[in-house]
Amino acid sequence: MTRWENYLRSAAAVLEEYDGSVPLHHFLKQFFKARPQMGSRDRKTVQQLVYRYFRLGRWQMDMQVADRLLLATFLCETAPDAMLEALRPEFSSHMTESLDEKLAVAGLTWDPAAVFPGIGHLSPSIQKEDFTRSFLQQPRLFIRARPGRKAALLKQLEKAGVTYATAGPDAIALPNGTKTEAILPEKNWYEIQDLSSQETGLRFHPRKIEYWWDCCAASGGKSILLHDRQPDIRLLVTDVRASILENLRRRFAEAGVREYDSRVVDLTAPHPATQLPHTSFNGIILDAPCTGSGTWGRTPENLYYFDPVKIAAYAALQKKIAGNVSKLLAPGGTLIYITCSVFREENEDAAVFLERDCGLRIEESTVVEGYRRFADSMFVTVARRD
Ligand SMILES: C[S@@+](CC[C@H](N)C(=O)[O-])C[C@H]1O[C@@H](n2cnc3c(N)ncnc32)[C@H](O)[C@@H]1O
Repeated sequence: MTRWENYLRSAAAVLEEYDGSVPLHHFLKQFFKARPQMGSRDRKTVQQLVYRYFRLGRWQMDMQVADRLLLATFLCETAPDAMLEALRPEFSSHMTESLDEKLAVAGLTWDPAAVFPGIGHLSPSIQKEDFTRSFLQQPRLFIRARPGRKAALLKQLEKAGVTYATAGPDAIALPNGTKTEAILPEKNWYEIQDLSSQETGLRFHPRKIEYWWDCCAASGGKSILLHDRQPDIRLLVTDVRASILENLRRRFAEAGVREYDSRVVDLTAPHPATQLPHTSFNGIILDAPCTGSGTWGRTPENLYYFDPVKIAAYAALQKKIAGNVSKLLAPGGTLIYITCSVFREENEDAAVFLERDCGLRIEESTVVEGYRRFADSMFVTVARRD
């Protein structure tokens, strides 16, 4: 058996064992740990094959696994590929061609509905063809330069010979796999944060000494962004998970965010206000728990395993939380509702709920498109209490 056939066999073994119940990168770690005979190049090749396989979602499922792995390699890669040269020479001379030309070579027609689960649920502004084709490429790694640090960061990247691109005022795109911790040792000069996520923060307009609440804070990515826009605010962070707030404390300490209050609170419980130190906020960031469907370019196993039936449960959870927290928005205050989802029920329908059921006025509702620029796609609504 050639080494190419061996790689295909190992990738097929992963696909046979993996059932989508844990993130693929966790599964692969365990899979490789149990096979210490595989060298780092073998692991990398098998991992790439498996990720590419999932990038096709459930399109062309009738194919043999090895054929589908090779097709995925042909469609996802643009550089010459030794495995294709050996096993699919009829593909390998077309690597640099457009996707349409490659599909013609393979004799296939792209099918957005087969690639993406729940295509009928997409937010209306999303262009289905471009969106689903974007899954063939992994989104980039983005960092956000913290105030006054961009020039120094760019210098460090240049010194290390890293190819970067600036993408907006504070965003820097890096090649995937860049060892940021080694190259950029001043950890409080930047945050790892997707480009679209950074752009949701353009809607945060905190003024000095205002009360702001990041109510689903997780490890605090949005709060640090908020702090960088105006450090002199009174900040409350909450989350239902105590462990993630521990991460937040460490991350805040590293980022130099010291003035804040934190609480573990379940925002679906009745009367969450009774657990808060303050009950009227000038600004609320509701970065809601969601399907994460706008980030599946990074976790393409979801294209294969996600069941659209789950969308309704997320939408119900989001409404419950939005209904509870919006009551604590002060007159004149703004609630910024964010998801990293591309589903209408979690996005535009939630904005309608904020307006009709929570009595807020919607100032802006936007899909922050990432799929044409190697970033995640998100949704943001700015709602005001008049
Ligand atoms: C999308 S994440 C927030 C990401 C974060 N804002 C950031 O920028 O890094 C959503 C968070 O909502 C939290 N969450 C889920 N259900 C909740 C509930 N019932 N009450 C409060 N927080 C909840 C989750 O634990 C998760 O950390």
